[in-house]
Amino acid sequence: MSINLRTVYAFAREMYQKKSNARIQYGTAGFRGNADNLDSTMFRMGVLATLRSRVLGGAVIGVMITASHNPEPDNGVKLIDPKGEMLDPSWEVIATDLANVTDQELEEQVAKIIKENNIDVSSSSNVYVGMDNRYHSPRLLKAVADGVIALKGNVKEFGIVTTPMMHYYVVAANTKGAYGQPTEEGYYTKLITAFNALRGDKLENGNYRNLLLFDGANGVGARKMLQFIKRMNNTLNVEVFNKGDGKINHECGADHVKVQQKVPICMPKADPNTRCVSVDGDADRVVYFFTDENGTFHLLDGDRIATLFADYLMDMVKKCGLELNLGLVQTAYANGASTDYIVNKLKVPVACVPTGVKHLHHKALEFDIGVYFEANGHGTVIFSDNAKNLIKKAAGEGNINAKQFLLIIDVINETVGDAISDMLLVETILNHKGWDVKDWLGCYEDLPNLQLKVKVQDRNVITTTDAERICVTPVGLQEAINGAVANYKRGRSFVRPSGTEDVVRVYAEAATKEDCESLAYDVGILVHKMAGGVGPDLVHPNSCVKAHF
Ligand SMILES: CC(=O)N[C@H]1[C@@H](OP(=O)(O)O)O[C@H](CO)[C@@H](O)[C@@H]1O
Ligand SMILES: [Mg+2]
Repeated sequence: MSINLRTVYAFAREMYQKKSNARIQYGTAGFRGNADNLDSTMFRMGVLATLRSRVLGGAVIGVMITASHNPEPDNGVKLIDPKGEMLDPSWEVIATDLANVTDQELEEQVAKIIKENNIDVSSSSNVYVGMDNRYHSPRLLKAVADGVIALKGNVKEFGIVTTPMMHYYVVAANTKGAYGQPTEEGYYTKLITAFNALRGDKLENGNYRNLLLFDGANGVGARKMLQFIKRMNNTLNVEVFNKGDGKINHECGADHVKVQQKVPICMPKADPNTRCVSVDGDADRVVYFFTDENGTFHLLDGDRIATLFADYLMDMVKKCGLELNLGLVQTAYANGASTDYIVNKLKVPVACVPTGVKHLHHKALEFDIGVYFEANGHGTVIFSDNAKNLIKKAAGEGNINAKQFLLIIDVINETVGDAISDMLLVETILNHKGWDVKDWLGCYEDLPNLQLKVKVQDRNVITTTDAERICVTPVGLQEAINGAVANYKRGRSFVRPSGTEDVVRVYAEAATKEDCESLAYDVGILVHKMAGGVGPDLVHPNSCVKAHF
């Protein structure tokens, strides 16, 4: 097979011309932006995925078209490496360069990648492509597929899928079915079989009630949850809302619930303390919430899920009588109270890494059992081969707890954070413990916290170290933040440039809600002043002039 790179160039010139010359960057979760400008990026990522597969001996590479929790006009694309991991960082650079060259430079740039990576263009290449349910996703999927075809790769389209389903398909295919069948039914069967076996016929237990209200964010998670329900034989009683009639993520979904700390729209007024769950637009994040008898809203976020999992899995390890080390990985956004609880109460080692699942996943690989979660609800559990082998051996020797442990491993999507799989494990644990939401919330008390976004001229003037907890530049900003933090009891604050939006994020927590708000604004004002804020000056909310963010 020979490849004429002119085909690539001709395709791009005819159908996928660049519409914007603004520089784009492969960020925390690939490329994101307004869907109108993304056709050329999609085509180029099809080309890149084909080359990546060739570099890796024809292993399946995944391409997911989604903008996750972003608003409806946005879309995005990310590549999935053969083990289900995010694209290798060295290829993120290649992706950024490829996405930014002009149409005229494209052919030469592709030739350069082939040469520098010593790619045999006649070898086989396999790319899986899937998309979320945004109206522009089918158009963009076609662009990716054309990119693959331009380089004579094999492309398999999976239509509308959640991001974690896509990661599952890639791993299932690359392990030749050992991880599961790389089909939609294979995915449902693996998770549901394990969940039903773990639940048995005890659908209610202690304070646990078999009723869950599910906010699907008008995204693909809602559709897939309905498919789960059809196949589950009523083992979990789930009512789905925000099924897709409204705008994706608009006043609903996991990001809205976490950041606004509010009930999503279109959810019925439930009985007090009813368990509710919210996923994001591509169903890789999940948070729980409820409203108590006084009408107060309570959030159970990624930190809560992580601690629930870690506690339960530690117990399982002990019950099985196995020697396995378990660790928990968080980011700086984790609530300080959750970290205290993990270290002092659960006595589990905890690591802090920069934002972005690739960092968490990578660190979690260092443990036999690695639990990782971002506070926003993106996370999962991964098991080393050693852990799996020991658990399998114990199960083979008749250890009942180890048999149960194997089912737990099967209910978990180890390839990436999976809202529905995480939810099934939360439901399993709450059922086994006989807990309602209040029992769960009672484990520790969150410190009040707040996130603000500050617009600056160039967010990259902010650089950080120590897992983003310390700001290195602009010089003097960290000292100023330290000064602000020192004024508040249990105060903690840090700033970093977002990888998905053109803003600087400010995080603050403190002993009281008022202190936390004051601290966030104090730091926001410092960023605005010292890092080139745009728009009107920030003013503290307690002042008579309103703040602008
Ligand atoms: C504070 C926050 O929630 N940041 C999110 C957000 O990244 P930023 O780089 O902060 O924009 O989107 C990422 C992708 O979904 C997710 O991994 C991350 O946790
Ligand atoms: Mg997402």
